[in-house]
Amino acid sequence: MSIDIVGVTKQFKTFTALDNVSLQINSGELVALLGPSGSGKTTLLRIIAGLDWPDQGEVRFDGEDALSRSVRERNVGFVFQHYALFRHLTVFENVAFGLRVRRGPAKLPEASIRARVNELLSLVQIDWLSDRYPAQLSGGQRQRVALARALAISPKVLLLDEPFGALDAKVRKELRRWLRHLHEEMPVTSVLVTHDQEEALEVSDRIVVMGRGKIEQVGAPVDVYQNPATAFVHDFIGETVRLPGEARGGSLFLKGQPLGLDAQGVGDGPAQILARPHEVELAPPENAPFAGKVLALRVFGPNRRADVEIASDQGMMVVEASVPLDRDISVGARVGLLPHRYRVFAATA
Ligand SMILES: Nc1ncnc2c1ncn2[C@@H]1O[C@H](COP(=O)(O)OP(=O)(O)OP(=O)(O)O)[C@@H](O)[C@H]1O
Repeated sequence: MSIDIVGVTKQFKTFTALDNVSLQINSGELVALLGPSGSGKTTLLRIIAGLDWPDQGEVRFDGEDALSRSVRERNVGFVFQHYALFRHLTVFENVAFGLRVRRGPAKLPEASIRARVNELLSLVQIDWLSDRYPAQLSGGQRQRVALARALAISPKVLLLDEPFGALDAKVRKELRRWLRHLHEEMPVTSVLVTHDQEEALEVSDRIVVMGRGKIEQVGAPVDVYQNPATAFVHDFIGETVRLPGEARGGSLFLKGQPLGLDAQGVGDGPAQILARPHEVELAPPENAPFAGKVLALRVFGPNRRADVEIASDQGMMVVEASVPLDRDISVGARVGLLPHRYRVFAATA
């Protein structure tokens, strides 16, 4: 089932939560809506689900209007951060619930319900817990039950709102790998809301980065990480080092001096030169566009990080650079900074 969102706008009184948002989600795709708190992710998910309606715009499932259909008619499965399971029902009965409440011709015979539930429980790897009650499960196991329950009705669309948000980092990591694997086995069109960029990068086919009710960028995880379309996306999707400069005629300058760095496609004026810490190397000060004093050094995973104070047009600023462990360098040393990869945006972007 493909999902088309066309020009969707949603206001809460005078506040615009979604501002003319358009997005196409392909059938069988797993898309992550990624953005800071309040950027409109959940509002968009609720509109896709049929729990809320836009003031303007269209939502189409397989090309057909979905806004005139109720939640039930849309055939969507949900998993939320705290999607309460039925406490008085076993794991098996929780998963069977959506099938048991069906009436009329859609109702399956008991043997088919049992077969379907058993199949799902083994898919989410909790078949050995089928007789337990929710209170006897860990948080991660509960979310697996919630997912099996959402999948039981064979949804055309699966909507996940921070499904692993309440779990600890290790379980989160394990579950998102497993979600990816599950999606490969059962490719239902899925939309995952998260504010965790690592989760979005690892799990999804495409990432939709949202900021203040608008879509900033849509792309494959590697594209969004390596070629962020805006300074906002650069900042949000990974660690960002900011370097000072001004664009003029496609080149960059600092205090009127050429930096030897390119600013193609960026209008003249104050610029933001953005890089990832690992893209900024230490170099001899006389050969580097930026030079300054090392203020601090600290261990950072398999490397070290140096805080280097450099001059900008607005006074001094501190830049973080990655330093190999075997590099002989000490606090107070004068070093050069050479960004071997960087992206340039107008300062107001
Ligand atoms: N029912 C409502 N009434 C008024 N304002 C609302 C309502 N629902 C959401 N908003 C506002 O709309 C904006 C977008 O909210 P939304 O929940 O979509 O953000 P989000 O990106 O999912 O954030 P989070 O990651 O914190 O869940 C927020 O500023 C929120 O306060």
